[in-house]
Amino acid sequence: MADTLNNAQMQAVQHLRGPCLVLAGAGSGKTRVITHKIVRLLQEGLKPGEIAAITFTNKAAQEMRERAKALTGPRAAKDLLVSTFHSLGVRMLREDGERLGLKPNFSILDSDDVLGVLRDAGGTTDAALARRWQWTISLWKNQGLDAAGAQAAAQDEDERVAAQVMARYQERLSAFQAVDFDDLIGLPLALLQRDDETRAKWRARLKHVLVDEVQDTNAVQYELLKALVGEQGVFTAVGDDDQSIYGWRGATIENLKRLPQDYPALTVIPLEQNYRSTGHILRAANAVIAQNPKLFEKKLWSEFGDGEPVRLIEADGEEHEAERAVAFIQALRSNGAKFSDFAILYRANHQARVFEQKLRAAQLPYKVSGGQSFFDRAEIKDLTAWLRLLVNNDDDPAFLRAVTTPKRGIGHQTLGSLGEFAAQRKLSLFEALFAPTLGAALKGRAIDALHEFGRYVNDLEYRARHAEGGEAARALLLGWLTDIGYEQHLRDSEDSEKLATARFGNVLDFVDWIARRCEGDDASERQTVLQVAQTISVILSLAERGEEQDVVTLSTLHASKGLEWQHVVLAGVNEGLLPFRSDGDEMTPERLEEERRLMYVGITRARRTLAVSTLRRRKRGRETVAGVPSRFIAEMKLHEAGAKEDPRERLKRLRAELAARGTEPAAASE
Ligand SMILES: Nc1ncnc2c1ncn2[C@@H]1O[C@H](COP(=O)(O)OP(=O)(O)OP(=O)(O)O)[C@@H](O)[C@H]1O
Ligand SMILES: [Mg+2]
Repeated sequence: MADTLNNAQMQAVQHLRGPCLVLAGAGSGKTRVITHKIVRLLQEGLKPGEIAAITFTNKAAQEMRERAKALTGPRAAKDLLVSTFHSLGVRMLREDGERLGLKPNFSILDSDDVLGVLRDAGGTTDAALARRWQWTISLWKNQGLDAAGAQAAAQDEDERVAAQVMARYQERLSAFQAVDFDDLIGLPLALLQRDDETRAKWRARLKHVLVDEVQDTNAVQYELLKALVGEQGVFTAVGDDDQSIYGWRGATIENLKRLPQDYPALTVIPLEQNYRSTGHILRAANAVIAQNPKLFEKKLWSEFGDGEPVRLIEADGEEHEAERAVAFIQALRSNGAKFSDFAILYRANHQARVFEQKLRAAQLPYKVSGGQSFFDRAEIKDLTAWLRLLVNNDDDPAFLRAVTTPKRGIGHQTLGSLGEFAAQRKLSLFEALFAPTLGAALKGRAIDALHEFGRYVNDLEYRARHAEGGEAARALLLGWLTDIGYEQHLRDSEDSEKLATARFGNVLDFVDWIARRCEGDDASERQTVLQVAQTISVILSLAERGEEQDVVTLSTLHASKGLEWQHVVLAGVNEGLLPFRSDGDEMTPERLEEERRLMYVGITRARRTLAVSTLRRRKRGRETVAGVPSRFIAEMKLHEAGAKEDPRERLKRLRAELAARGTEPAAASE
């Protein structure tokens, strides 16, 4: 039933002339309406270039283009404007930015570039201060304020300073012919508002605009949409106020309330049937979101039957939680599930790390979306290069990375000559180091430095072969970090003290992880550092499978929006983590509601199986503290929905029942 639509969906698809808003809960087929409507518009005779569909992420745009392609064929899909607000903005500015004095080849600054310009504009080296300015200026821009507007709106001295910095920042951007991410929305809007000709051109060109996830548009994006579609407004917006999760970045549900006011002709279409999740999952989701004040009344039901009860996992700590998640995946895998059927979702990026480590240890392929993989971090790659070199001296890429991080006076020229020398003799770089004829190819000083490095690697390898157990491993690894001056290297290469410290924290975590693996669960499982390094090398080669399709997804809740998986683990569902709260932070009702919507998004990603996992003990900084289950777990009302009991508890209960009745329990029916 790949192409079917229900009546309400059909109504939305066939509403071709006026403004249309589909307001409906998760999994009710809102995104499906957009894709089908694109096809419908093409059938109506619109040219692909006359249809713009706006999604929330590039990934979503990619997916929608794929889906549209499947429905229309590649030729029609090619010219469709399926993009995020930002990429649409780029397109408009490349075409018409000159009317604002922007050359077509303007450059787009990323977040790091912006920080650099801000430090310069504000005359400071304080990275944390620059970051605060960046944040403040971005929020201003997202409210549609320019530097003068910001100056007027500034509430206190800090903001007044930020507004002055903003003025200087903007001067620099125009001098550089550069824009930042927020400008990609703000400038096209300014263009449409100020320039009648450009406005007329775009309005004539775009015959229908479709917007997915409209609840997460910010004020400027909303204005851009309005400017594009004009007062009569032929557009289709779909969204769910219960999934608005970017309030912290300036998105506002107010837009949803304003739509009917700004467009009196707006047709609002609710969708009520959920096509994604089983009854248990849906009821849990509905029960949680029912705790939030309602903007719009929504019902959601599914035809799938109850399915499996939601599982509750209580873990002793982060490691245990990750082991349970791996076991969950392996158990369902043995029933035929694919890796890509699974997602592990969490509130904050740093929670991914333990899962990555356990998945790797179990050799399950995965990808991290919406954040960076622990093993892809530069500092971890530096260190694993060393380990790879210990395991296999002939690993040339590892050699090159290790010999240059940290810098040890061996420059590119030396390495270039060494490489040439090695290639001619069919030696690995490491072997070439010790070739007696190397002296003819390189200067004495360079050779001394190379030999010293080679000797150090040999010595480290010898020690790694003998360092067995956690204590010995930790001593060896920390000694090695000191020997090579790694902490100093991080401080030299990072201009903020805080970042350098955070990166060194990752390094220490990595050391800890290796040491624990050396320790094993009992004496018979103790391993040497070299043995563990060998497993790590194998695990690292698995990382290359990131491009493969059949992998487990690790994702933040934010990045999971709009997506779905057969089986989902919601991890770290604890007070402090979800709802998230950092020390000294006040939990306002608004923030709690946004966290609850995040929980709702998480639950509704699951199609068949949902496991909610909570920590009895959890790490907070360096401490371990007692874990308090999130209030959202109670709100799921799992007992009413029939939560899956712990198997041991269940066995106990079944035995007791059996003994009481003296009969076999009836087989559970669906
Ligand atoms: N009429 C239908 N018949 C069969 N399957 C459908 C129908 N409508 C939607 N689906 C399926 O239900 C799932 C959810 O649809 P979709 O992703 O469009 O929902 P959504 O409302 O956009 O969800 P979210 O709020 O999470 O973004 C998809 O797998 C989709 O293919
Ligand atoms: Mg969707």
